[in-house]
Amino acid sequence: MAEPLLRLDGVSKSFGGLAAVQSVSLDVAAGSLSALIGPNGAGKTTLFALMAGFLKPDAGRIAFDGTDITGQPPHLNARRGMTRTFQIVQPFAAQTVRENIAVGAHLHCAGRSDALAQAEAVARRVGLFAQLDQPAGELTVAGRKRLELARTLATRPRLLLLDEVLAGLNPQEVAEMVPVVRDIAAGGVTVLMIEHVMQAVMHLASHVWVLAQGQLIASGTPGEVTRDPRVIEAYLGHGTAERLGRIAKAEAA
Ligand SMILES: Nc1ncnc2c1ncn2[C@@H]1O[C@H](COP(=O)(O)OP(=O)(O)OP(=O)(O)O)[C@@H](O)[C@H]1O
Repeated sequence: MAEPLLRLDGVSKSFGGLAAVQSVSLDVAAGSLSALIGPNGAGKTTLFALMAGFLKPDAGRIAFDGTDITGQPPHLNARRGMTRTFQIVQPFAAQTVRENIAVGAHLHCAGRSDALAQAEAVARRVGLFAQLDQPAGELTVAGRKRLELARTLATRPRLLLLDEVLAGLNPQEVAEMVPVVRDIAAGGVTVLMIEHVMQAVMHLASHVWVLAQGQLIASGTPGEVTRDPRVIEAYLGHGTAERLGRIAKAEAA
């Protein structure tokens, strides 16, 4: 099997007495579009922060494209080709959309004009071309989500970690954003997304990991994990899978 683009091996992180991430091992295949799901507080964002270098693991190793990057800072990981988005989008509100995107492009572009030109190309990919000269502070929530995507895309990632880019969007905005994410992956960027919008996960991801209370409890296709009794229990509480099974049997009888 080909070397994974990202490999986590026994990664753990505690905050005081709280084991937020417990010995997580997973391989993200190059070219894949996969998702990390789990109930609130499961440790998903902490795991992203560990991957991208915003947090250092207490134990375990992280490798990107075969190189050990454990404990490496985010800017070095971004140079290597791994960037993440944030749940709370905080653009430079007074700057234009173009200038905001150019911030990401500066990682590779030496000059300001080059970075601004790159920003234009990226804006086109995420559907923000018409807003390029608008102050970022005037964007709608959906626009801000696109801007967050654009800022990270401008760093020319090989692996993009998307932290709930669909959160806060209405159903139509979600439906408009799904093809944007799919096109990014189709363009050769490996994508790992944290997502609560299960319908989008079902449409987009070919592989899903499920985290609950800091531990990976399931892994497989979206169909496989949503049928997994451990996943149903994690979301809906202890005994739910059995109860649902009994109801289904009674209805079938
Ligand atoms: N910096 C921190 N200090 C202390 N506890 C933290 C810190 N960051 C996260 N936690 C705790 O670690 C646990 C995992 O949090 P995390 O944000 O990673 O979960 P999550 O799966 O991303 O949740 P959500 O879906 O609600 O965003 C939670 O109990 C949270 O309160």
